[in-house]
Amino acid sequence: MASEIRSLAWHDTGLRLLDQTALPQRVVYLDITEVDALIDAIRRLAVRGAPALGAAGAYGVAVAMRQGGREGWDAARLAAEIGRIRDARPTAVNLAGGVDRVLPFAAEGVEAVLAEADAVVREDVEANHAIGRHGADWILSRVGRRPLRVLTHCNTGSLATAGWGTALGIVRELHARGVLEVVYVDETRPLLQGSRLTAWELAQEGIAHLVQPDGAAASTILRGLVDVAVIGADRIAANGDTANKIGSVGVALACADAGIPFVVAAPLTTFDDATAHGDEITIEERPESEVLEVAGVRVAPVESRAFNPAFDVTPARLISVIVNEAGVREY
Ligand SMILES: CSC[C@H]1O[C@H](OP(=O)(O)O)[C@H](O)[C@@H]1O
Repeated sequence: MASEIRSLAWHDTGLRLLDQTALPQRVVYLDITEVDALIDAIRRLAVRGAPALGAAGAYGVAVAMRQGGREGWDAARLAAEIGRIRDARPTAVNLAGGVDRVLPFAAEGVEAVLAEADAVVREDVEANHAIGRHGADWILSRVGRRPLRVLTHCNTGSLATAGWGTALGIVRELHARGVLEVVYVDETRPLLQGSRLTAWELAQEGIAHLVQPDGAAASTILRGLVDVAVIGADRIAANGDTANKIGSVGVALACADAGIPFVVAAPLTTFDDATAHGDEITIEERPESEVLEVAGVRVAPVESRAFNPAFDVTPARLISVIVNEAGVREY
């Protein structure tokens, strides 16, 4: 079952990652024993999703400590290498949070860091199941139609977390309760986390879904084909403004115009109260080639350049509710 799939796990030799760039065609694992390889995997989105990045950051400290022990790094070099992991992608607060969570245990040795990283994983899975329950309860109390038609954006399932998922965890909970009719899965260009990863997770579990172009999301909503949209988050500012995969704010605008709920699902590790509001959030800009090429084949003219922001920020005024493991916060 995809709900049990693990995006990452520690093995004696190092951190084993399910390479998400190969899915859904191939199930390939990467055994990470060096900092450069982990940073490359993070930047290529071989491991991705805010909570999964938090776990990767936590285990990444152990990877750096093991490599530093093999190569004789001094304390300054080790700190610098850990800092490179922490900074590998800027928008998801979880990556830095995962590193910061285990750092205090480094003085006790790698085993202590690994034990804390294991706790990060356990807590994330527990949080996601709670998010699923709270989110399903809230949706069922606010939306009358049965069964429900849900729209998702990007991938927020087992692959984006330590297991079960956030927004997709709510979808799984609705499915388990027998109240889910269909999931409209935004393909989520340019890296297709929806059509490649969310569709793969849903197909594994026989959950009915329709992959749609991102450009169809607004009209699908405005035509009354969707009852609720549920998305994940990469960083939630103190005022509720939410950074998430590019295209999220368009879904929110359509939901507002259609009068249907726009639900954000995220664990408390994605909340960043040190950031007052959304315009302070750094938006990762990714390589132009991701937009100008499809499957490595150039589709745009050679003269063309591209703008490739990986995230956008949905203002709190467009969010109906943010669901975390402690409950819900309505806006
Ligand atoms: C459960 S959080 C997943 C979150 O992360 C994704 O970004 P990326 O695929 O670039 O790591 C996207 O924003 C999802 O909503």
